[in-house]
Amino acid sequence: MNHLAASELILNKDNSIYHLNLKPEHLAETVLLVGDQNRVDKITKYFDEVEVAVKKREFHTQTGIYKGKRISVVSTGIGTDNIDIVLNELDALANIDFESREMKAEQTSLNIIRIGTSGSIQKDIPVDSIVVSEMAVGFDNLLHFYQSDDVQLQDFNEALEDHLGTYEKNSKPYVVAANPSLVKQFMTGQVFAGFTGSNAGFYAPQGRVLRLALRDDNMKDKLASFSFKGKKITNLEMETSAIFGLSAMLGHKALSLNAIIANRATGNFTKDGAKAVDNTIRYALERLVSA
Ligand SMILES: O=P(O)(O)O[C@H]1O[C@H](CO)[C@@H](O)[C@H]1O
Ligand SMILES: O=c1cc[nH]c(=O)[nH]1
Repeated sequence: MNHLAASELILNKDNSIYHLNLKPEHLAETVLLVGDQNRVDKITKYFDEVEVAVKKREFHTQTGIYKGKRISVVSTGIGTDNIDIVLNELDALANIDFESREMKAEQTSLNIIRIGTSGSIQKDIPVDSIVVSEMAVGFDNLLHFYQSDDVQLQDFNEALEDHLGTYEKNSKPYVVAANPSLVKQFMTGQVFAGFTGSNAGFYAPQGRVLRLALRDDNMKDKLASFSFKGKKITNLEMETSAIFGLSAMLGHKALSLNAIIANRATGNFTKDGAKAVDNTIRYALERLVSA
């Protein structure tokens, strides 16, 4: 078996994992990921008890019990670069023996569910609605550093590239799917089914212009008009593609729910972002214990 060197599996002095600062016993098998560290409390205020609360940088974790189910809530900060850290460290906590520094003989499959915020690019997905992502497309390059071809939906990749005509210096978009059993558990008539674009930034990468011009003025419209096998890209944010891709490669089940706070097609922004996020949190918790 592969013994991981001190420079690769990095543990702190107390044997916790480098960035998340967690020990294996701190982690539940169901993990809710949020971008904003202040959102962790907004979820665990609904818990019956909180047994662990650990913070390092933007990575804040609380583990507790909600209606009998043990759940960890972990903040990721913004972007798929952070998701690379969080997903690898969550997997290490579950599947690597920190004493021997080797993979455990038996692997644990985590349920990893993002509760985020996002901007819709379709007129008919209004602000304050909830999108449950069945699929995601990454414009962020992360998955291309891994042997990830098997988890990418190559027909979607090609159709999207033909449609967008990706600039040659940008990375190629990669399309990945959520876990189908989690999709089934969380999809109801109260939410929109989504195909979520994860971008490498909030401004130009999502087609926003303040003072700087875009390389491609039509990018947002081209994203909105893409249609393949009955699927349209619904919303843009900055993490879901990497969560789906890395989870699929590592054998974890992943899903992403986003509160729609902006509608980029109509120019609207929510009047009460806190309420939109709280509705999404309460919906996610209710579905989590419904199975
Ligand atoms: O609200 P969170 O979960 O951070 O999600 C969205 O908000 C951030 C940008 O404002 C990005 O992280 C984007 O994905
Ligand atoms: O438009 C939006 C809104 C929230 N988060 C994003 O990344 N984009």
